[in-house]
Amino acid sequence: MKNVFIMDHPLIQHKISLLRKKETGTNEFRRLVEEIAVLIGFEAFRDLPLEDVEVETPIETCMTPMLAGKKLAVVPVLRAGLGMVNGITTLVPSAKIGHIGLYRDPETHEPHEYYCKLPVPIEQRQIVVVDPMLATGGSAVAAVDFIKKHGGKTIKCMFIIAAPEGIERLTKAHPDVQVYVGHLDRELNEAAYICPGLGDAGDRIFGTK
Ligand SMILES: O=P(O)(O)OC[C@H]1O[C@H](OP(=O)(O)OP(=O)(O)O)[C@H](O)[C@@H]1O
Ligand SMILES: O=c1cc[nH]c(=O)[nH]1
Ligand SMILES: [Mg+2]
Repeated sequence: MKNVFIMDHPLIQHKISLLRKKETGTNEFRRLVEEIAVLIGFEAFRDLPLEDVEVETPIETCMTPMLAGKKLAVVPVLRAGLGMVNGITTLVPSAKIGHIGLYRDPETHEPHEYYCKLPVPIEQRQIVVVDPMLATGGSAVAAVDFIKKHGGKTIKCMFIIAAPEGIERLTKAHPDVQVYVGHLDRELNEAAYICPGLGDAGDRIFGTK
C-alpha cells in the first residue's frame, strides 16, 4: 500500500513480542516502547534533508553533511504516545515537541480532544506523530486533521502496532501522510482492541488500571 511502511526488522519483531506478554511489567514495557521508537524512527528518518557544512577535523577542513532545515516536530498523542518521545529525541535531540490529548470513548470508540499545543512555525517543520497503537484509526485521523488545520504540511505517523481497520481509515483520510508501523496485527475485537495486540498501551506504560 502506498505510503505505508511495515517494519520487518528482527529486533523490532523481537521487542514487540516482549511487549505483548501480559507479564511484562511497567518498567520493562516503558523501556521497550522507547527502544522500538528508536528503531522505527531510524527507518522513518531515512529521508531527512541534509546540507553540506564546513567542518575542521584534526587533519583538514572539509564539507560534510548535517541535518538541514527547520527543526523536526515530534507530536505524541497523549497519553500513550508520550512513551515514544524519548526514543525520537535520542535520534534527533533538537526536535521540538507538540502534544495532542485524545482519549477514546469506551462506548463509541470515537476520540475526544482535551489538549493541543504545537511548536511554531508548524508549517515549516517535518512533523512526526507518535502513538503506540493504531486501532480504529479515529485518534490518528483526528490528530492529523488538527495538525493540518494549524498549517502542518509534511507529516509522518509512527505506530508500534496497527490493525488493518486503522491503516485503511488513516490512509483514506490522509493519503499524503507516510505511515510507519512496527507490526500489522490481525483485527479489532468488539471493544475495538487490537488482536492479538498488547492490551491498553497507556495503562501499561503508566501503570494505571
Ligand atoms: O485508533 P483508535 O481506535 O483511535 O485507538 C487508538 C488510541 O487508543 C489509545 O489511546 P487511549 O484512548 O486509550 O488513551 P490513553 O493513551 O490516554 O490511554 C492509543 O494510544 C491511541 O491513541
Ligand atoms: O488495542 C488497543 C486499542 C486501542 N488502544 C490501546 O491502547 N490498545
Ligand atoms: Mg488507553
